[in-house]
Amino acid sequence: MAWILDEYSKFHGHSPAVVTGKLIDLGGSLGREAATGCGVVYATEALLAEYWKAVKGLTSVIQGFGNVGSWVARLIHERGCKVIAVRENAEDVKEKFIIEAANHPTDPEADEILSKKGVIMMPDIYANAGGVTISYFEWVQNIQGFMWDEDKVNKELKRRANKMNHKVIFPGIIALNLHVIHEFGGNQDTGDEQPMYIVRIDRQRWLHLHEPIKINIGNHKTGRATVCVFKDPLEIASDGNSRPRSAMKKRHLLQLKQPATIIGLRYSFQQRRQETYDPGNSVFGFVGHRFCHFFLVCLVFSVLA
Ligand SMILES: NC(=O)C1=CN([C@@H]2O[C@H](COP(=O)(O)OP(=O)(O)OC[C@H]3O[C@@H](n4cnc5c(N)ncnc54)[C@H](O)[C@@H]3O)[C@@H](O)[C@H]2O)C=CC1
Ligand SMILES: O=C(O)CCC(=O)C(=O)O
Repeated sequence: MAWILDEYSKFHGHSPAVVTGKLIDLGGSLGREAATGCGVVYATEALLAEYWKAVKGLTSVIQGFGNVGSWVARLIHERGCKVIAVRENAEDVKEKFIIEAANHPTDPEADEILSKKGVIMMPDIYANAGGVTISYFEWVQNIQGFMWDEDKVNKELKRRANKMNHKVIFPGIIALNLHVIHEFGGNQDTGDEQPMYIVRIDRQRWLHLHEPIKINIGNHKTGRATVCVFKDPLEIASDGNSRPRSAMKKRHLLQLKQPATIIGLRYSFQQRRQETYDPGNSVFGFVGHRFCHFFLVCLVFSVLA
């Protein structure tokens, strides 16, 4: 980072805001070292709270003891969680919750195994956002030409994390454990596809997601767009219908009311489902892939903003 700053500044004059993750002396932010681990803990607490649980009294396994892992270990230990550090593979996992503190730590095969075990996964895009949040703070400080003290950084991080927690859609996170097929057909009825909001499934309902579910989503004006979330990605095909919208009508549609922001869904597509997925007609079409798992990152920034 120092090198990038140096090279850039040679041509444009001293420009600390051009890159983040810098040493403190070069305009880096205080609080960075602990920030990602802190964010992971805030995210974990938020997820557990949805299950009426707290970190205190639980047992945890942390895979990876570098910066993030060691901070998480320290912070959850302080909160009364017993940490047992072992390395596990997906077959061995007995835990109920997995928090993806690293970037994309769960490969598709492991995802499949964990999904079958009913493990609740919290996606990296949300769980480890503390790091990039501090980068945002660093940039803000650089352009203001004003350095925050560590207390201010930590308070801002906590405030932002809490703000995100309240906006997170846990159905989306639950959906990570399912194979997700989606269709955004808002324009069919309304001519209006964006912005999309997914509505929150009530607590009782999403604790029992052993059934395929469909979530009715919509933009805040019309509430007419739709998304299908199916446990089995081939299920739509079994209807003998290439249009998920029609297939949905045959199934129970959850009635959901409260709008929330999508921060990320992991999709698992299979080739034979492609005929039911029309990226051109999707608000998320730009990330339409054939065989891959991925997260939607686009709305995270609206959460952070
Ligand atoms: N440091 C940060 O602010 C952020 C880090 N991340 C991501 O979190 C992850 C960890 O980051 P850091 O803690 O900074 O890295 P680090 O390099 O300090 O620590 C990584 C640790 O994981 C261990 N490790 C690697 N592969 C492993 C495996 N298969 N099983 C168990 N342990 C393994 C390494 O030996 C090392 O101790 C990375 O994926 C990074 O991109 C994401 C957001 C921010
Ligand atoms: O420091 C940042 O801006 C982001 C850090 C991050 O996401 C990472 O290390 O993978």
